[in-house]
Amino acid sequence: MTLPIVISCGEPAGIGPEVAAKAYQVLRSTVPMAYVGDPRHLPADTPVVGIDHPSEAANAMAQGLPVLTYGFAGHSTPGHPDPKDAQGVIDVIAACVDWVTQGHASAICTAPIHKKALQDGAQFAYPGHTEYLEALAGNGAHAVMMLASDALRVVPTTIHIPLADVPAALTPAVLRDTIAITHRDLQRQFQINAPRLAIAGLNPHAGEGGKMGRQEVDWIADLVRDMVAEGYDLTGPLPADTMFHAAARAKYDAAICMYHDQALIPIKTLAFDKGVNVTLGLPFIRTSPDHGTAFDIAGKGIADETSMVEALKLAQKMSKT
Ligand SMILES: NC(=O)c1ccc[n+]([C@@H]2O[C@H](COP(=O)([O-])OP(=O)(O)OC[C@H]3O[C@@H](n4cnc5c(N)ncnc54)[C@H](O)[C@@H]3O)[C@@H](O)[C@H]2O)c1
Ligand SMILES: N[C@H](C(=O)O)[C@H](O)COP(=O)(O)O
Repeated sequence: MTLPIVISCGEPAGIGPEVAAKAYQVLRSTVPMAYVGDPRHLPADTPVVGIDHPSEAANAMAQGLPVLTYGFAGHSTPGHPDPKDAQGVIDVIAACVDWVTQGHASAICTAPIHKKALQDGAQFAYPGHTEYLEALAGNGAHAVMMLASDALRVVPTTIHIPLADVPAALTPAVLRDTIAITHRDLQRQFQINAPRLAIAGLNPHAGEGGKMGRQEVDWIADLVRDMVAEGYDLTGPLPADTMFHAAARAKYDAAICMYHDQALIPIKTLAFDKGVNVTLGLPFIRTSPDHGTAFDIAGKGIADETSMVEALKLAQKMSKT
C-alpha cells in the first residue's frame, strides 16, 4: 500500500487551501496525498473525493483531491479568520501527527497557520508549528527549524521569540543540540555524508573581537572548536552579513544562524517561491511551504503554489530514504 502525505489545512482564511488544491493538480499522478480539513475551504472548482482513511488516498488521486473531512465550527472568509475556526486548525495538525505516527501516512505537510489568530481564538500555547510538533512528538524531542532550497539551507537556533530575548535563549547547550541535530539529519534525511556547517555570529562582524558583543569570544568560538575536535565540519563564528553571497554559500551545506530573521531573510530573498520549511529532530517527517497565510491575496486565486509543490516533493523524497 502506498502511504499518502497528509496535508493539514492550516488557516482557512489564508491561501493554504488554495495552494493545496493547486499542488494536487500539479502532483496528482506522482505524489499521493490527503487533505485534512473542511472541504468548504477549498476553491469551489476543486475536484474533491471524500475518504475515511488515508489508506484510500492513493487510489482516489486520479478522481480528485482526497479529503479526510474535519468539519469546522466557524465561517472564516478570505483574509478574515473566524475565532471559532482556531481550535479546528490546531486539532487538524494533531490529527495529522496521529496518522503519521500510527503509520498510516508517510509524512505531514502543513499549510500555513496564522499564529495570532490561533492564540486569539483558541489560546494556542505555541508560537508556531515547530514548537507544537515538538510537544506532540514528546520524548524530549528537540525540533529544529530548517528552511531549504537549491540555493541555500538555513537553520535558526532560536525561533519565534522577541529579538530582545535572543541573547538569553541562545545558550551553548541549545546551539550544540542544534548543530548536532542538523548534522545528523542532513546525513540521514538529505544523504549528505559529511555535512559542512557554517556557524553565524550573533553580533555585527561576529563581535569584532569582543568590541561589538561578547558571545563570540566568550563561548561560541570555543563551542565550535570543541565540536570540530569531535569530528564536526564547522566554520565560524562568521560575520552574518558576508556569509550568504554565492561564493560563501558554496562552502557549506547549511548555515546555522542565531535568530529567526538572520536565517530567514537570506533564504526568502533568494528563493521565496521555492523554499521549503522542514522540521528536523522529529520522529516523523514534516515539511511546509515557506510562506504564510497571505491574507492580502486570499480568495483571489492568484497564490503561487510552487513552494507547496516543493514541500510535497521533498516530503515524498525524504519518506523514501
Ligand atoms: N508555515 C507557516 O505556518 C507560516 C509560515 C510563514 C508565516 N506564517 C504566518 O503567516 C502570517 C502572515 O505572514 P506574513 O505576512 O509575514 O508572510 P506571508 O508569507 O503570508 O506574506 C508575505 C507576502 O508574500 C505574499 N505571498 C506569500 N505567499 C505567497 C504565494 N504563495 N503566492 C503569492 N504571493 C505570496 C503575500 O501576498 C504577502 O504580500 C503570519 O501569522 C505568520 O506568522 C505561517
Ligand atoms: N518561521 C517560519 C517562517 O517565517 O517561514 C514560519 O513562521 C513557520 O514556522 P512554523 O513552521 O513553526 O509554523
